[in-house]
Amino acid sequence: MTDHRDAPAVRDLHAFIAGLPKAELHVHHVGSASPRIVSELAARHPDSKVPTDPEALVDYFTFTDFAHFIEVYLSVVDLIRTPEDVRLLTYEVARDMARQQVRYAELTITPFSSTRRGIDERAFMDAIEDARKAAEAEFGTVLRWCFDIPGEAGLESAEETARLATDDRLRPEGLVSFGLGGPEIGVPRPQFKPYFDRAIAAGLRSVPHAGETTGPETVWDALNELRAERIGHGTSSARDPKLLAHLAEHRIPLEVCPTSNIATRAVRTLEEHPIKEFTRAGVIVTVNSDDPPMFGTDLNNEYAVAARLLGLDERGLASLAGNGVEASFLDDAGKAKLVAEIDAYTAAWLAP
Ligand SMILES: Nc1ncnc2c1ncn2[C@@H]1O[C@H](CCC(=O)c2cccc(C(=O)O)c2)[C@@H](O)[C@H]1O
Ligand SMILES: [Zn+2]
Repeated sequence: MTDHRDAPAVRDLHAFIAGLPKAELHVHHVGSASPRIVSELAARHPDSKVPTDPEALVDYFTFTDFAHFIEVYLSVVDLIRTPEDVRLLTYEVARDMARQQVRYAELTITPFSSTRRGIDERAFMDAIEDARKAAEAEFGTVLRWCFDIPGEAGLESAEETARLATDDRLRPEGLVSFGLGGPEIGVPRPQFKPYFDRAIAAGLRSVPHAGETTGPETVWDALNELRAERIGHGTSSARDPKLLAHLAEHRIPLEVCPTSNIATRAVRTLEEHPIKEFTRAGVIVTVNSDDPPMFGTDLNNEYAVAARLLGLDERGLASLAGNGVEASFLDDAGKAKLVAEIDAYTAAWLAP
């Protein structure tokens, strides 16, 4: 394979991506902690096995399989112990997003993991909301929340997540959606139907992970049982032409995270990633970063990867960014404003 990394046209594309206004729809709260934040938290909590040296973190964040990834992920979750840890993490994640011209992000948060570790639920909600408001005022990045069930933690975690997401006294203003994450093997989606029903009845949108580490039947379950409006990953959909046709016809976007799929070894190589099959089948593809520092990536790099795999130029990249906006849970005025910003940026870039 030819390495195009240093070709001038590719460098230009990187510069274009760096300035392109973007929406991010699939990114985890704890999984977005930068090496600086992870080492700061690890130093605060010296009993943890997470390295404090950012260079050692690169090794620590090299995964043998998906189960190993979740084990490491939970060791970082263990570093978040106080409402101030939650606030700092959230605020710093927004700062990193703003640097990449992310204007709007739906951040997946697992409140169960924090409340079960003893963080007071009211203090937790206040911490994320305080950080959201500060980030919007200071960085101009709009954050919204997706509360997800860590499925492997069982129905107790589903009950707790549904309660935190639907109790009017607790539910944070920024909450827009309800998700389901963690391992899929041995964690069938249909058992979570009652919790998704409650969340949907309370006005939340359904965005479970599905088809990341199991087959297309999991994506069907997410659609039919959990009434998914977008699918987190959905990678294995490529193995089922009927499913691809269904996703395309019903305009159910996939939240594709290419580098994540390689890092967790869900897909062997980028060249084997089915992103191209999705676009060929007419499925709406959005590109996202999942757990960027843990996977040695960021959203800009994911756009560069997508450009390479899909053969996109600047207009193609602008259209990909547009997909992220259209598939988001922003209101119509918010979508129109961000799309106009993407169009204006692209026109100015391409002007002679
Ligand atoms: N690529 C990903 N694909 C899927 N999920 C991903 C991905 N990246 C990050 N996550 C996050 O991992 C969490 C998993 C947490 C989990 O399994 C668990 C099990 C038992 C106990 C506890 C606990 O907290 O005590 C937690 C998910 O909720 C999700 O938000
Ligand atoms: Zn994810």
